[in-house]
Amino acid sequence: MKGVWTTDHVREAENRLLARVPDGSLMRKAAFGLATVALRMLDPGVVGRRVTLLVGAGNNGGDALWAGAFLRRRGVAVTAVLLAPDRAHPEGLAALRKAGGRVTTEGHDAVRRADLVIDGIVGLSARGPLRPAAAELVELITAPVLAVDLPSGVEPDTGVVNGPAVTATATVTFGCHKPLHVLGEGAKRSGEVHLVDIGLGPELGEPDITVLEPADVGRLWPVPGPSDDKYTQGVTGVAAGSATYPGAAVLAAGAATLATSGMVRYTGPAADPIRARWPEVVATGSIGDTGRVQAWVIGPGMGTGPGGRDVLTQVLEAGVAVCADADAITLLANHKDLWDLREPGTPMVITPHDREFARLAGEVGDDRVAAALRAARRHDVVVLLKGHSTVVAAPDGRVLVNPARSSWAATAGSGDVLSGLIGSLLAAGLDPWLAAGCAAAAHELAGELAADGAPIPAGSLLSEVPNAIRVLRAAAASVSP
Ligand SMILES: NC(=O)C1=CN([C@@H]2O[C@H](COP(=O)(O)OP(=O)(O)OC[C@H]3O[C@@H](n4cnc5c(N)ncnc54)[C@H](O)[C@@H]3O)[C@@H](O)[C@H]2O)[C@@H](O)CC1
Ligand SMILES: Nc1ncnc2c1ncn2[C@@H]1O[C@H](COP(=O)(O)OP(=O)(O)O)[C@@H](O)[C@H]1O
Ligand SMILES: [K+]
Repeated sequence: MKGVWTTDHVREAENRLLARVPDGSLMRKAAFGLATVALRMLDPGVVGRRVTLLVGAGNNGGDALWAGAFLRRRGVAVTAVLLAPDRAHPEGLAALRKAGGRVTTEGHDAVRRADLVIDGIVGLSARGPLRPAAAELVELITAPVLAVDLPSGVEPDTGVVNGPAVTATATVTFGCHKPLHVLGEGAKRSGEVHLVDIGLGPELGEPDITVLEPADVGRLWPVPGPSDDKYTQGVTGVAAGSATYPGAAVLAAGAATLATSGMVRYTGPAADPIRARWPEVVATGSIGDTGRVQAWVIGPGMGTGPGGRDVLTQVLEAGVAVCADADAITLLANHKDLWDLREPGTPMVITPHDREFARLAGEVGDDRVAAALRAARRHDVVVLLKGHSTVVAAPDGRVLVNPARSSWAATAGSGDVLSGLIGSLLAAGLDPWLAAGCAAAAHELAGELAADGAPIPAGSLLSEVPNAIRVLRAAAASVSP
């Protein structure tokens, strides 16, 4: 698992570390790591190559200047462009000058001619988009960009971009990952993120955000043992679909069928198309005729009328784990009394997109992590907030983020697949926060495998679920002793 810490927590940890290490040593460690990645990006041949440093007012610029001094000593032609000449880091500036680096306040030519640009405009103290002078220079960049700590102009704790900002080829970050590296636009703008160890580890407490690695998901994925049968692995119930939207039920039940070896039951008006596509699903027309299940998936394509409300009532009263998606979320938003039917402590995951979230808990806003946590605490459920980066928040404060490599999964019906995956992992007994996180990771990977650079229907994503599970399990096997 990869940990991610907010800027407040990074600063607290840095202050504790700074109190017990020699002055300037952290910055030199950081800058050395930065220069190492820069040299790799310049390869082959570093002597005489042109590196332009964009240097802002704080320590982020200091890192860039010190890295420039290291690069200069390796024969790189380094030019520092000072965006705030009066406030440029004095020791860094002196070190660069001593190593023979050029310093200027007029950066247009240096940016245009660069083989590599190092963005040291702003780091952890960043607020808002790039100021006009920096934005004008950044606009001129054609070379690869290496960002110091983060691409300037991106909000560090949310990954939001509200104006001009750097798009980096790669980012070198120090001590730990920060939220923007895994959230939305920030993740995209960071490029490949390299982590440089500056000794911060012992000072960092529990991470604010967790990212599951493929091997984590592979290790957690349920595998039947010698004594298992179809019931012991957990039976998933799917209550979804309608005469208008039978496809949602077919996709959700299909995902539950492919995700684990446990049995899948279906109830609803789409029993015939379900039987035709998934003969192994036990399909009935009414929830009263459905046998016992360990978890329910409810909502996709179900409708928000009285019929849907009745089924949701019965599902909530059943006292088993629930994944509530789509119309079930709208019903929960419209009829607050439904929440009272749930036995406290019963595992429950809700999977809203932004509009469903807004009905339930107000607008999402810029801070998606805070929004998901707010709703999780208010309703005592695990909230999986959909989007390019999926955020999964638990009422106890745990947050997990699953960044996506592309947006091909943003297609009609792919959310139905996700809810089926979550339901089957809940039925298998996984902790609901991990169930949602593992399902999001498998879903994202299935989308990548299916798309391979072209648009896909949700059915293609669904077909790649077994391959995604194989890849994730192989990742786990490759790191197991
Ligand atoms: N504290 C430490 O021990 C270490 C800090 N390091 C570096 O220090 C950085 C943080 O440095 P600072 O706290 O000095 O601050 P920054 O360098 O992030 O920002 C400096 C100043 O830039 C201005 N600014 C804010 N938003 C801006 C915007 N959008 N456009 C232009 N200017 C803006 C503000 O006046 C801010 O105080 C980290 O990101 C990292 O690069 C590293 O050297 C590792 C060690
Ligand atoms: N920009 C995006 N990049 C990657 N994945 C996305 C993006 N937008 C949505 N998704 C994913 O696609 C799925 C869409 O679900 P949803 O909006 O419920 O659609 P539907 O109801 O049609 O199935 C979710 O799993 C979500 O996380
Ligand atoms: K930066």
